[in-house]
Amino acid sequence: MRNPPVNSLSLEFLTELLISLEKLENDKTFHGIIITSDCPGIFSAGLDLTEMCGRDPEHYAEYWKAVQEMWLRFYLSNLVVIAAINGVSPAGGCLLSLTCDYRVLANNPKYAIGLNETLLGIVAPFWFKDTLVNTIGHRSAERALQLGLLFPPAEALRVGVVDQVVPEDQVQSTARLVMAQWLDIPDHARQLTKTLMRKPTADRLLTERDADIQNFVRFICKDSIQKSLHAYLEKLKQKKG
Ligand SMILES: CCCCCCCC/C=C/CC(=O)SCCNC(=O)CCNC(=O)[C@H](O)C(C)(C)COP(=O)(O)OP(=O)(O)OC[C@H]1O[C@@H](n2cnc3c(N)ncnc32)[C@H](O)[C@@H]1OP(=O)(O)O
Repeated sequence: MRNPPVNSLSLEFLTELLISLEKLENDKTFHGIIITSDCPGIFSAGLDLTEMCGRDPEHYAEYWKAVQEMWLRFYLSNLVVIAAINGVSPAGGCLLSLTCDYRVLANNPKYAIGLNETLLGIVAPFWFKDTLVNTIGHRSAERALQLGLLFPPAEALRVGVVDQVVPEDQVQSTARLVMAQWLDIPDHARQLTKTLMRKPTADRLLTERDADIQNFVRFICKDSIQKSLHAYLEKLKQKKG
């Protein structure tokens, strides 16, 4: 991923990600992809806050549809998808990595990962929640979501948000080793098993997709939510100076 400075998931960047995924899926010489970041120290800062602040309802609906699409397409991809997480990964950045089949995180105490939505005064929707529950179990997900926990590497491994923590200079090579192991499995059997495990979760969003967009638009248009998001963005900007 290369969307400096922080790989935020803007509408444009989400669209590029989806086009890239589609190209790779349509090229039958590819069987797996490794998602990693070109922004030093940042895997992805999550959803782009400027797409959710001070815009009109039509824009929010279009943006949310793209976020849903990103989740559905990566979560259900027939390719083996591995996250080589070489930086901090809050909220939507964590969600993207949770769509992958395996997560390798660099062992750097700054590289926290988690769904921290409540800290911004917003609520992770049910499909973010379902993805986390499927990964770390109900009790750990409940605690992590309510408290907006961002786990440093050792904690992330202990709770199961990531599958492996390795020295920073070994993230890419480890991801490639893991990829080789996954590609050793007969592809049709692995793909069908992935679908078996994930389709019920994806189906829930597919059947409630429009309602989910309407909920998001209603929620994000609230004055109180806009104020929280503006304040959070301001805090990020003031941090610099
Ligand atoms: C009923 C249904 C309800 C549904 C509700 C909605 C649910 C939506 C869920 C949201 C999920 C999300 O993903 S929200 C985004 C969460 N992300 C974060 O909290 C991360 C915020 N960013 C940071 O903490 C830091 O920027 C960083 C640790 C990622 C990097 O720190 P660093 O010091 O290296 O960089 P800066 O902080 O100076 O940032 C540089 C530059 O980027 C801008 N920025 C940062 N993050 C975002 C972002 N997520 N979106 C847009 N822009 C971002 C930051 O403001 C700086 O901008 P300027 O250079 O202009 O100052």
